[in-house]
Amino acid sequence: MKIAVVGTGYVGLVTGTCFAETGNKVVCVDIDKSKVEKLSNGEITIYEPGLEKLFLRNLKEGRLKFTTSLAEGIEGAPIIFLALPTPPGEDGAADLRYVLGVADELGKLMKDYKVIVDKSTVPVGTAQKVHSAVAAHYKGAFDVVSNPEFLREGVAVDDFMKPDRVVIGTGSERARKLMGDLYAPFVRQGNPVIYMDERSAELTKYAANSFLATKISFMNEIAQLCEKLGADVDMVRRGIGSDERIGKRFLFPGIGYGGSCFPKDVQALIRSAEEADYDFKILKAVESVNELQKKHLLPKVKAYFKGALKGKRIALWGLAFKPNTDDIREAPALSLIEALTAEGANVIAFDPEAMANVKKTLGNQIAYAANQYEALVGADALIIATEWSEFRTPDFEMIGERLKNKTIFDGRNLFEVKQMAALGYHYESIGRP
Ligand SMILES: NC(=O)c1ccc[n+]([C@@H]2O[C@H](COP(=O)([O-])OP(=O)(O)OC[C@H]3O[C@@H](n4cnc5c(N)ncnc54)[C@H](O)[C@@H]3O)[C@@H](O)[C@H]2O)c1
Ligand SMILES: O=c1ccn([C@@H]2O[C@H](COP(=O)(O)OP(=O)(O)O[C@H]3O[C@H](CO)[C@@H](O)[C@H](O)[C@H]3O)[C@@H](O)[C@H]2O)c(=O)[nH]1
Repeated sequence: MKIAVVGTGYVGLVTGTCFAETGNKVVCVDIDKSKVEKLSNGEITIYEPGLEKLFLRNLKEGRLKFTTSLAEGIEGAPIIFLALPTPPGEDGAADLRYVLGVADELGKLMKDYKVIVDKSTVPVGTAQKVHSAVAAHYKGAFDVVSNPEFLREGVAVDDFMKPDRVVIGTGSERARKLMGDLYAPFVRQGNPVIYMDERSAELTKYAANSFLATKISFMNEIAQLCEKLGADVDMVRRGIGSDERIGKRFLFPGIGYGGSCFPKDVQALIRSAEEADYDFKILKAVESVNELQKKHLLPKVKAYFKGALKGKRIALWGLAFKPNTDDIREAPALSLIEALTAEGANVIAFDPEAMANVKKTLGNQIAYAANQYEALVGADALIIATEWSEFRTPDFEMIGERLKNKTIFDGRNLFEVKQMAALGYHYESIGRP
């Protein structure tokens, strides 16, 4: 089957590549000319483990194409995925201008039946808005389906290929059949396709992200309490996570959640609730706990240096909002950098993949090291902001030789407290004695 994917960012590229991998002919459309040129020439535009190999194979074998022309992309494609940005508008609500703008264009271009699929994260009622935008120009039959995406950056290919579930929101039998056929290769492992109405599918996506963000903020508050009461959050985490009703995952405290999804989606659901005259109290707390958590290491660092950070050289390991990605959207490391530089500290950072993206936004406000150990030379302390696997088992002797003081502030609880004490480090982490 030929399918079109409109928007070739993170989700669009993974979606297009994975559908090509299962034998479909995929045309990806993007308004960004340079991105389309790069991708057409075999240059991948995001860092995502495992994606490049699939991308290059499908490009070479002619199942994956890129264009700036929406008309060319949708020609002969019965299914059109919209993987467009839905950033927060000024009031925090999802900005639908990209989705509805393309819907308007589609209405003008369509000549036959198509299924238009919202893969972007969009508020309840968007499928209906997309339908109206298309129907304003196109009078033939078509369907709009809500098919939210649950992939995580860093493991996106696996998440797409072996999804826990696929949610398809539609009231149309014709669309349901087409979507079911398209997803059949991905759900053979027994993971379900859950069919529902469009509005429930749209809300499912926000509910999933908001629930996960709630878990994280809850654990971050437990970690705060651990610090005050002399308990160890690692023990508490293991103690509660073994209860299947709670589950082991997403209970890791740290320096707050970041990324392109949780912050914006929590905010958008609060806003949607307000529009429906409902005050979503829990989510407001989740958001404010996260804001505080992003700055949680700063008072520890300041207290250690007796309030005087001016002129201190601080090494920072990790800039991406999580490991295995070069994405720095809403990365907690950026909040830390802002706070540290505002106090007059000099930051020298290293990240295995995200430095180029940070250079584009922060330029020479901070310094960049060629590797994790170079960042430490002459530094007064090391701060760890992202749990890249190469940071988990470092050479502590090399760290000790390079740092001016054997001092580590760990925002991701990578090391054992006792081991660090035995190695002679001043070591502070999150929620542990
Ligand atoms: N990033 C994730 O991990 C993830 C996971 C699940 C869902 N989502 C949701 O998916 C959507 C897309 O997210 P993303 O991270 O891929 O966004 P992105 O910003 O990485 O990519 C969006 C792409 O759309 C293109 N675009 C903008 N206007 C266009 C137009 N008129 N025509 C064609 N292309 C256009 C942009 O040039 C860009 O390449 C969002 O709603 C997001 O919330 C993201
Ligand atoms: O126990 C945990 C787990 C995660 N995080 C943080 O939470 C953020 C988000 O992590 P993760 O969910 O792994 O990354 P994303 O790629 O943003 O994926 C989320 O957002 C996507 C976009 O909507 C969804 O598709 C995914 O299902 C959802 O997990 C990161 O800053 C993590 O450091 C924690 O602090 N503690």
